[in-house]
Amino acid sequence: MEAISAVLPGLAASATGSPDGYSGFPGGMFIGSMMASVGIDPSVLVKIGVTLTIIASVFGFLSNAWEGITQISKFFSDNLVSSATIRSTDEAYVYVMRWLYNHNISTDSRLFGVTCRKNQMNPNYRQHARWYGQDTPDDTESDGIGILDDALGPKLKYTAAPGFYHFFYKKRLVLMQRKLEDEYYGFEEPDVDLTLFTFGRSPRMLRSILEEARLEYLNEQRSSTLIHTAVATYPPTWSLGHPKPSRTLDSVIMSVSDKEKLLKDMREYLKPGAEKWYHRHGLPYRRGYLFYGLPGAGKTSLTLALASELGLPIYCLSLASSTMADDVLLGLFATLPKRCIVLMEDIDSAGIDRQSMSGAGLYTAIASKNDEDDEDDEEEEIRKREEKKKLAAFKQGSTVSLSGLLNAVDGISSHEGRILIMTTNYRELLDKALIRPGRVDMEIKFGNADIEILEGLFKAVYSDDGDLPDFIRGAEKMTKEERKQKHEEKLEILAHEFGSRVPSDKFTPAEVQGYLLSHKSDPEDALDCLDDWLKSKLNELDLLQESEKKAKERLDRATEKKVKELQKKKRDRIKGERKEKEEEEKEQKEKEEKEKKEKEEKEEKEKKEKEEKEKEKEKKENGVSSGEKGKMVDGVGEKLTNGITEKEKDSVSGA
Ligand SMILES: Nc1ncnc2c1ncn2[C@@H]1O[C@H](COP(=O)(O)OP(=O)(O)OP(=O)(O)O)[C@@H](O)[C@H]1O
Repeated sequence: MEAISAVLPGLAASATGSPDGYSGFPGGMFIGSMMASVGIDPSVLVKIGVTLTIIASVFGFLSNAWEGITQISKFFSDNLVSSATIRSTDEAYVYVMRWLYNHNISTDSRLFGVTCRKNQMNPNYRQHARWYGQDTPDDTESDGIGILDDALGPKLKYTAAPGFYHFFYKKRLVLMQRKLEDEYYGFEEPDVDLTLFTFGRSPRMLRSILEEARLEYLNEQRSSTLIHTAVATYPPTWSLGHPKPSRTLDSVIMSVSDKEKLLKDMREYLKPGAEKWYHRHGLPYRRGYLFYGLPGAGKTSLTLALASELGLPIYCLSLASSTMADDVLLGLFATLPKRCIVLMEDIDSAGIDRQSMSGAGLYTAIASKNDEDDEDDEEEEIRKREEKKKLAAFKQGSTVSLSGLLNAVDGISSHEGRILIMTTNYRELLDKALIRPGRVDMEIKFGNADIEILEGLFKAVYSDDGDLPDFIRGAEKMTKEERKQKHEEKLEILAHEFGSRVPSDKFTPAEVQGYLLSHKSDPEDALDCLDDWLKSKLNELDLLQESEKKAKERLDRATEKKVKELQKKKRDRIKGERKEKEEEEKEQKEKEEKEKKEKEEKEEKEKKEKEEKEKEKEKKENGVSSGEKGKMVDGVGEKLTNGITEKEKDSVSGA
C-alpha cells in the first residue's frame, strides 16, 4: 500500500476511507464527498482499480512473452527445422499413412484414433454417398488402410489422432503433427494436414521418409490395380484410388487372337518414344477402344486384366451419374495422370445422341414419344425398351451432351497419353461421331460363349491351385509333379466334354461361370449335373426366345402397319398434289382466256374509236358527208361542195 500511495498520492488516503484523502488530486475532495453522500465506500473502488491494473500488467507481460516465444519458435522452424506438409486429398498422404501404419508408428502413441468400418447405416453417410454418385464404401478407407474382418466382424483400426507425435527414424527424432481442417460437414471426412518435422536445415531425412513410404506403397500395390472414381467436389476430382486384386489376362477367356491383337496394340502405344512418333506425324497421342456386346461377356474383366498387365491405374467414369455434366467431365479429363486407363462403362446409358444433343432434349423427346405410345401399345416395342433405359439414365440427372463428351475425349485441350476404353451393350445406339476412327481405334465384340470359351472357362475354374479336392484316382501315391500333370490331362478331357455338351453361342460367359462356380469343388459333379442345368436354362431360353419371337412378330406387324399407313399417306399426298396442280392449271387457263378476251375486246373497241375519229376528221376536212364522198371522182375530185370543182375554186381564189 505504501508503494501505491507513493505513486498515486491520495489513493492510500482514500483506501483508509477518509474523504480528505481525495485532496491529493484535482477534484478529489468533491468526488470523495459525492461518493460518501451516496453511501459508496471509495476504498473498495480503489482496490478494484488496483487489482485490474495488476492483471492488465501481467497479461501485457505474458502476451509479450508469447510473442517472444513465437518469434523464437519461428526462428527455429525457419532456420533449424525442416518440415513437409501433406494434405489428405493428395495421394502422398496415403503413402505416408500406410507407412506409419506398417511401422506401427502412430498406433504406439499415447494418443491414437480408433475406427471400425465407416458406418454405412448412417443416413447422412448414405445420403452423401448417393449424392456424390459413389458406391457404398468398401473395406479400404481414405487413408489407404483396409480393415480386415475376423469371424465376428470388422476389426478395429488404430491411427494417429489429431495432435503432436514423435518417433525415431534411423535413430533421429522426427516430430509429426496431424491437424484436422476446421470446416467440414458432419457427413464428410474432414481434410487432414499431416506435417513431419526434423531438426536441421537439410530436408534430406524427410525426403528419404517420403520416398521410402512411396516405394513401400507402390510395391504393395503391384499386386493390385488402383481404381479411381470421380468425386463431385468443386472443382471435380478423382478419389484416391481403391486397390483391387490384380486380374491376370489368362483369367479372361476370350478369342486368343482378339486378346493378342489388343495387347499388342496397347503395348505399341505405350512403348517409350511412341509419344514423339505421334507428335512427329501430327497425331494426338491418344488411343481409344470400344468393347461392346452382351452383358456379362467379360468387357469389364478384360479392362481390369489389361490394367494389371500394363501396370496402369484405372479411372472410372459414369456418364449416367447425377453429378456428371460437360464441365465436370472436362475437368476430370484435365486432371488425369499422364498414363492411365479411362474406363467409361455403358456409354449408351447416358442417353446421349446427336438428335437430342443432351439428356434434357432426350427427356422431352421420350416423354412426348411415350404419350404417343399410349395410343398405340404395340408400336415400336423393342426400341421403347432402349429408350426407357436412356430415360432412366437421364432421371439420374446426367446432363452430358454429345458435344461435351467429344470435347473431353479429343477436344483441342483434351488430355494426351491415356487409353480410353468405352463399353456398351448396345453399339447400335451410339452416335457415329463418338465411335469414328480416331476416337475409337479398335473395337472388340463380346458375345455368347463358343466352344473355345466354354472349355477355357472350365479350365480356369478348375485349374490346380492347391485348393481343389483331388479328383484323380490314386493321387495320394503320386509326386507333386505327377499329380499336377495328371490333373491337367484329366482337366483337358473334362473341359472338352463340357465344351461339346454345352450348345455353342447360347450362354454368356458369366452364366457359364456362374454354373461352374456352383460346383467349384468338383468338376465331375459339374458334368453330372450339366443336363439338368441345360434343360432348365434351355427351357428358360426357349421361353425367352418365344417371347422375343412374339415381340418381334408384334414389331413386324406394327412395322407393316406403319409402312402401309405411310404408303397410303404418300399416295393420298400425291393424289392431293396432282389434284391441286390440275386445279391450278385450270385456273391459270381460265385466267389467260379471260385476259385474252378482254384484250381482244379492248382492241376491237380501240379500232372502232379510231375509225370513228378518222371519219369525223374527214367530215370536217371535206364538209362532205360520207354519202357524198362516195360519189367523188377518184384522183381528181371534180366537185367538192355546192357543185364547184377544185379547179374552179383555185381560179376564183387566184383572181
Ligand atoms: N470372358 C470371360 N472370361 C472370364 N470371366 C468372365 C468372362 N465374361 C464374364 N466373366 C465373368 O462374369 C462376370 C461379369 O463379367 P464382366 O463384368 O466382365 O462382364 P461385362 O461384359 O462387363 O458385363 P456388363 O456389360 O454387364 O458390364 C465376372 O465375374 C467375370 O469374371
